[in-house]
Amino acid sequence: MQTPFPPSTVLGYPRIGPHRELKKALESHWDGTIGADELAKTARELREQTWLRLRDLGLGAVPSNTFSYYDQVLDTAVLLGAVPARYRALPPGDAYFAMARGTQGVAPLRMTKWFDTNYHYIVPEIDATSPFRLDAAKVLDEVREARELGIETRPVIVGPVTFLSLAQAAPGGPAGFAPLDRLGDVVAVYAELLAALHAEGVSWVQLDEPILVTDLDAAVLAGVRAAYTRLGDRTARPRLLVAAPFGELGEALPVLASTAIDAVGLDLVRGRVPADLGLLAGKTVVAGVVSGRDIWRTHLGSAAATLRAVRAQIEHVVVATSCSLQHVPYDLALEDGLDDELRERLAFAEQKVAEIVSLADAPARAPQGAPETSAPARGVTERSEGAPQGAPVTADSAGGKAVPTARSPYAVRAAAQAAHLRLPALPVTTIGSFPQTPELRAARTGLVGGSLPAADYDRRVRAEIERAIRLQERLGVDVLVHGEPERNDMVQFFAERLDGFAVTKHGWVQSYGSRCTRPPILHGEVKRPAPMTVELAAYAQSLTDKPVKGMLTGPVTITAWSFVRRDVPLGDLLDQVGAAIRDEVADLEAAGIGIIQVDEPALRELLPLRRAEQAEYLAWAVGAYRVATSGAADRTQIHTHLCYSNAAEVLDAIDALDADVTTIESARSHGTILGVSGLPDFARGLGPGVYDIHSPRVPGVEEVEKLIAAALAVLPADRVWVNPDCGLKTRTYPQVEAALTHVVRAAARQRLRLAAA
Ligand SMILES: CN1c2c(nc(N)[nH]c2=O)NC[C@@H]1CNc1ccc(C(=O)N[C@@H](CCC(=O)N[C@@H](CCC(=O)N[C@@H](CCC(=O)O)C(=O)O)C(=O)O)C(=O)O)cc1
Ligand SMILES: N[C@@H](CCS)C(=O)O
Ligand SMILES: [Zn+2]
Repeated sequence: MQTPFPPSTVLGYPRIGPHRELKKALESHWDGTIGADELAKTARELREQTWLRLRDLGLGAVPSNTFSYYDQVLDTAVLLGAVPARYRALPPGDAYFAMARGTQGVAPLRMTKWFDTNYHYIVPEIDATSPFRLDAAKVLDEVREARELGIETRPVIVGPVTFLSLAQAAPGGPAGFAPLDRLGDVVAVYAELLAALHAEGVSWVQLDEPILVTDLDAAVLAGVRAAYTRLGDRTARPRLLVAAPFGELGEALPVLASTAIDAVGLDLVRGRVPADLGLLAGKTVVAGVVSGRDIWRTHLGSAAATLRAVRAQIEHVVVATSCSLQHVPYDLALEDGLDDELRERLAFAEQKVAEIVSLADAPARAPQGAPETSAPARGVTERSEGAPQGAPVTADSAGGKAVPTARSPYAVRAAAQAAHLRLPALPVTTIGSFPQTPELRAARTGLVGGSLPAADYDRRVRAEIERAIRLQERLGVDVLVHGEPERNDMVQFFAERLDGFAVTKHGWVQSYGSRCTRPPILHGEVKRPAPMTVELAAYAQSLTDKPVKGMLTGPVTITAWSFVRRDVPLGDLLDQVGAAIRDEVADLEAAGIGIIQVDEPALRELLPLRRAEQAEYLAWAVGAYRVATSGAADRTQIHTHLCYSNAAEVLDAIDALDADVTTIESARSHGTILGVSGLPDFARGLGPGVYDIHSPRVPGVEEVEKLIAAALAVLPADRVWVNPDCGLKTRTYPQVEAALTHVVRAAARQRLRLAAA
């Protein structure tokens, strides 16, 4: 008999370790302190802890293959044998990390945002002909490891349609080729994988297909049908759950319903109970009623009502998370500094598992024949009573409603700035942060723990600023930065200084690879009680005659990288944060700072996955940025910066920000931004990155020169800036010094060429 799906599950779980054990082991491995064996031991311990904990919490079905040394999409590329030729000469472990991070000889694959999250995946590169080949070792090993603990698991794998939709065509391939053209070949490997898992005795497999909640054209939907018809029709296979997190399935639901897959995972937090749910009758519905995307406690009554609405049409219903829990921290119990009233409204991963278990138990506990209540089945975002009820937004605090959001015409500003700043052609700048050295992080840990007096910490921060300024002067950078040594994180730093936010001590969430953040919690009305960056910006400017950029994080990014209250429209939250940043811009100007960068790397992040909802969001996002920046005087040069996302898709919105200079990731994305058709019309300064700061690899002068020349080929010379892709905080000083030396030299050579032309 086929194994039925147990009553409760999660679609995935954090893997970095409750105390970032994986991060520490990875970084020790990369710097040569520990070998591959020790790294593997830590990894195994983390997997085992997770499986045992989920079992002990009473979860019905425990997932496996949710662990990754770097990224689940990269793991899927390895699983399918989709390793580009340039990495194949390396030993397997080295090839894996080379694809993720590069080596001195080989550049890494691209990295970009995973749907609308702050998690980043490695972009697979697919060519038109290379054969795929199953390498199921990791998936099978995890099944066996868990089995040794007496736990049967459900392997979780990125599904074929999502995998290929997120991949990019290998450079130099035939025109018009798209990775999805190879769906049939890839599905054949998934079929082999299912056979291998069946032979291993695995009962259920989960294929994650978040791409199904986006707008798909008819050809892709036909591909979905073909893929799952083929996988579903196999006789000797485990039962198949196709999970669709992050939104509503829409037109993909009837397509999945028409195939012989066994279960469908629905995100019932972001989406409503589908009107055509009945089409799934006969299949199991894995009902995602507990949010994997936020830290608010679930309103169990509303979730139970949603479950009842599903059960009214579907016989087999499993209580689950809306998506993997990898987007939330491990355990609220680790936090001892939160206000009690806020804490009561929170649930981290462990608490969410407990919610799921209790919801799954509820029908068993309910008295026989108890009347159903008639609460409507709606998404948590609309009904979450677990979300905080903060103070109402007033017209004043919403700022944007009251303030003008237009500056003078660009030509007027550009003339005023040129006269004031007197910058050379192809000005060289950096994005803001300089290396966060272990000493600096240790000092901050000492400050927070009380072992380092504030005055000593301040002295160290100022010494670090001086070091960064002197280095930039020595290298010949034109627009300097103070290096952000006082910041733990570009969002958390501001959240700690603004009213309306709480921060955690251990609430780490993986952002990419070994890098984590502690997303702040925006739970009340946002206000700026005092200037946040002015003192150190003024100090940095006092050390040099060159201009030092003030450095702020923009309202969209502060909001996107926080867990935000759900009882106030996003547009109002953005405006509140925008108003706080506007006041900071004014204070920086008053302190004599002539260039102010307001970073918006997350501008595109919250872009709704469905096109119909995107315009409203972009209007809010652009509006909030303009609230933040439009108070600046004409001669104040406003910069913005974007990275890690397919920014090209929102070029009009970037233009609408009306920043005087935009620096944008380009080196890591293989110059994609330069090929965007609207780019030559971009009327203001633009700095496409010439140094991929994610890689320990130092680019050579010629390489940087080529990237500058590529920018000059599509943009007028007087608009081009020269800068790295992003901040330098994850690099070391020797890497930064070498790379910036090459960047400055390359810019100088290109300037000579321009002068001679
Ligand atoms: C630019 N990006 C950012 C994103 N999101 C953010 N919220 N912030 C970003 O900068 N998204 C897109 C991109 C890419 N993503 C990231 C995310 C994270 C990092 C990064 O470098 N993170 C650091 C942690 C930063 C931090 O908060 N550090 C604290 C804690 C210091 C610490 O670890 N202390 C140690 C003890 C140290 C000692 O005693 O020796 C400890 O607690 O164990 C701080 O500096 O105070 C990371 O290391 O992951 C980059 C890009
Ligand atoms: N100013 C920030 C931007 C990162 S996106 C930094 O340099 O780290
Ligand atoms: Zn950046």
